[in-house]
Amino acid sequence: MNRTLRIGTRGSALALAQTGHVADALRAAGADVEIVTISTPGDRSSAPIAEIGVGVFTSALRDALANGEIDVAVHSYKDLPTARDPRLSLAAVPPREDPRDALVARDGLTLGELPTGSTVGTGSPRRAAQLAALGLGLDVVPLRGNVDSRIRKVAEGVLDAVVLARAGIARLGRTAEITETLEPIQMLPAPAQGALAVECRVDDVDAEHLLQSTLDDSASRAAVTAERAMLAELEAGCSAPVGALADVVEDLDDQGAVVLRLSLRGVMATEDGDLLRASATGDLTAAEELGRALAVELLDLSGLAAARSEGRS
Ligand SMILES: NCc1[nH]cc(CCC(=O)O)c1CC(=O)O
Repeated sequence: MNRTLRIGTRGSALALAQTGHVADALRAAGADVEIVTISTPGDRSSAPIAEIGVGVFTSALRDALANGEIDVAVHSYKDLPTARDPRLSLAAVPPREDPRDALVARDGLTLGELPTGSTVGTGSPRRAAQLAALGLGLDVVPLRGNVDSRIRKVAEGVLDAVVLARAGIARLGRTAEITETLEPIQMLPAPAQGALAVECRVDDVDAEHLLQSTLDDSASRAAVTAERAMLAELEAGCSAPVGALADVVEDLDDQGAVVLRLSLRGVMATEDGDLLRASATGDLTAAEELGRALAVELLDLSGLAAARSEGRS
């Protein structure tokens, strides 16, 4: 392709790092690329995400792409609304980073070592619900801002700990500051956490082909497809108290041959703050169906939970 691809990104350190990786991979494949920074309302406001709405980080980038100001948009996948944008095509899901959440705590402490009453900062209802459910007596306090400013709250002694996506910390080269990587059994990540979404215009077939062939990882795409289908079926946004994680696992078919399957775990907090959990395994080629089926199971459980809590009151 003998044109320069303009790659749009938010201006945060994290977004620039993510886009830099994508640009490097495209250059290595011989493409001519240029990075264009786009400011979004999400970067200019410090209000809780629940107030400013899903898509605050991504819609300005999507508009710039649809308008032809840029040719490629790189997003943190988990920040995208679940509804697809008919103007755009999801050309690539690059190999996913470690999807887990991470704790950055004072004095090298792990979650279990934090004394009762310790303050843990997070602006995510999903993380807050799962932290509360551990029953450790932690004091979960609202927190927003970029990765650097959130970690600084611990360094400055304002908070005892913060919980962040490990991928974000890793992309900024700061994994040495992580005091514990949280196991999915206690903290399921946001659907698509650690994955990038690389979009182009739906009619830009040259860009789509280049991005797909250079960057796309089919296992990462299958996993996030299942997680996001679960989220969409629950009609929950990126800040909803919903966690999901799909892994590609080896299984045996009827003949005893090894086949790859998708194993999906999900968690959802009820209004009472109880956690509902479910898991299921399905075909790699039926990721959406797997995600939707698990959502239906969680919704059934939430109906049961609601009936039980009415019975109590
Ligand atoms: N909500 C903001 C956001 N969007 C993507 C990441 C981290 C990188 C990723 O998950 O891909 C973060 C920071 C965080 O949740 O700690």
